[in-house]
Amino acid sequence: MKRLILLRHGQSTWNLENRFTGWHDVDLSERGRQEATEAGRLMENADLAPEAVFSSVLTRAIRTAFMSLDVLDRLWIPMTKDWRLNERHYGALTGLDKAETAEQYGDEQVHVWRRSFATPPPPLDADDPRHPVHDPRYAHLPAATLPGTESLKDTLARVLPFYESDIAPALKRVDTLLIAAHGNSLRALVKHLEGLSDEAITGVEIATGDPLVYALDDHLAVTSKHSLRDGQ
Ligand SMILES: O=C(O)[C@@H](CO)OP(=O)(O)O
Repeated sequence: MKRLILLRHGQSTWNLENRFTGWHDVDLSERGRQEATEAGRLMENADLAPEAVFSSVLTRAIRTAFMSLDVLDRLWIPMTKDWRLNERHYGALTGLDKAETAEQYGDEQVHVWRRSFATPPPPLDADDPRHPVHDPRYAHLPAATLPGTESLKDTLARVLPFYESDIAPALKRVDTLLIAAHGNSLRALVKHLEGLSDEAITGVEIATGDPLVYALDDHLAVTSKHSLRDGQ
């Protein structure tokens, strides 16, 4: 049996400030650091020892991976950082206060931007300094690949090929694999792993710092799932 652990980063400073974050690179808050360490303890108590780790290229996910693996004394395992595990890009909403945006555009519109499957937020222009074409960490990628906004559907369209090309082959080689990523990139993966409909995934939320453990058979089909924090 294989184990795939999905870990959303601990609380970030912009989670704390209730701002749309997406690809903006904020770090963990103090509580987020505690959650990352606690995630390591939960894995240790469950006798889970990841043999490889994948993360996005965003600091909050990388630090969560390191802080949880540090508890397990497994900072040495192979790590792959890839932009395709990044949070969904929040477009022109990036940096805005979520409550103020709801006051301005209405709860319903903001809910559609946050949780609909296929409707992206308004896009950023390529000359906006928040657009990823200006960020050196993506300099090796063609500009056309870099999004100015993303829906969950768009996020799934880059997470899934990466899962198939890199994560699934790694899972064939090791028994326990950790992915440290983000609320919406992990929701995309959950949709795929659990075969959820476009409608069903809109109701799924993933908590910060709570390791979700999927048991998979040798064909990488899911046989069970539970959260290490609440056991469900
Ligand atoms: O701001 C974000 O990038 C995400 C995750 O924190 O927010 P939401 O849950 O609203 O999609």
